[in-house]
Amino acid sequence: MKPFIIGVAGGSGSGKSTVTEQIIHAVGSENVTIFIQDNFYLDRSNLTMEERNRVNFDHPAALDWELMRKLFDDLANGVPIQMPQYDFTTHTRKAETVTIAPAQIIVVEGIFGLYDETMCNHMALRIFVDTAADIRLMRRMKRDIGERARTLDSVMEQYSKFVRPMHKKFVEPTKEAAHIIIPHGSNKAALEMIVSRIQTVINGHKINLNHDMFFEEE
Ligand SMILES: Nc1ncnc2c1ncn2[C@@H]1O[C@H](COP(=O)(O)OP(=O)(O)O)[C@@H](O)[C@H]1O
Ligand SMILES: Nc1ccn([C@@H]2O[C@H](COP(=O)(O)O)[C@@H](O)[C@H]2O)c(=O)n1
Repeated sequence: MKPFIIGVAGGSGSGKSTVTEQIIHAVGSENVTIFIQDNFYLDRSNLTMEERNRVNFDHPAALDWELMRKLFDDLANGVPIQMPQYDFTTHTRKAETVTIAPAQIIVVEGIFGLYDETMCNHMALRIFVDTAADIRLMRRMKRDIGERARTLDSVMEQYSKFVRPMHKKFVEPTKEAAHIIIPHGSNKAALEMIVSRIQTVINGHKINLNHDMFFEEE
């Protein structure tokens, strides 16, 4: 059976992981596999620490798309994968990988979750988590200083130099590809809708809508 693939995109700190965790909690972890795009940041061990700190991690070119597409394809075709692991404190790929088994539901999560057209075409449900920039920045400061060994100055500099402009250029426009835009981040009503949609499909009660009721997709 083909998996039900969900894309969860949105800016850094918008609440993507939270929405993903809530979906998993609601439908049962045994039914879901998460495909976290953050694992595909390119390894920067060839650079000095000073050089690594100046990399634009918010440009799509910062990710290993070739590997990502290959592993996404495998998982979508029911093949287990070796998921790379990334260290945000050193900007490097870890030596170890984690085995990820396919599941009935696959959630692709990341700022570029809806960026790749081919991957998007496999997604039966595309979600964009839309949270105000000031809230996202506050969350990011807390996380990056607490968990990613960054300083307040470095977070602010990275945000104004890279995160903000790249969000506008590459992340925000992918909202266009979404079926559902969740305003203000995770909320109960949105989640209920998403989960009910998933349950309808995976429990086999797929609703066959009359296509005449809808506008042509562009
Ligand atoms: N709707 C919400 N209300 C309040 N806090 C939230 C909400 N959604 C997420 N958060 C918090 O914001 C922070 C970032 O959320 P997270 O899901 O990790 O974002 P992302 O994966 O998009 O970077 C976390 O500490 C999380 O608990
Ligand atoms: N070495 C790196 C790699 C990425 N980032 C930042 O991570 C953000 C995306 O992850 P979220 O969990 O916040 O969605 C992205 O905005 C990059 O700037 C980094 O700081 N260092």
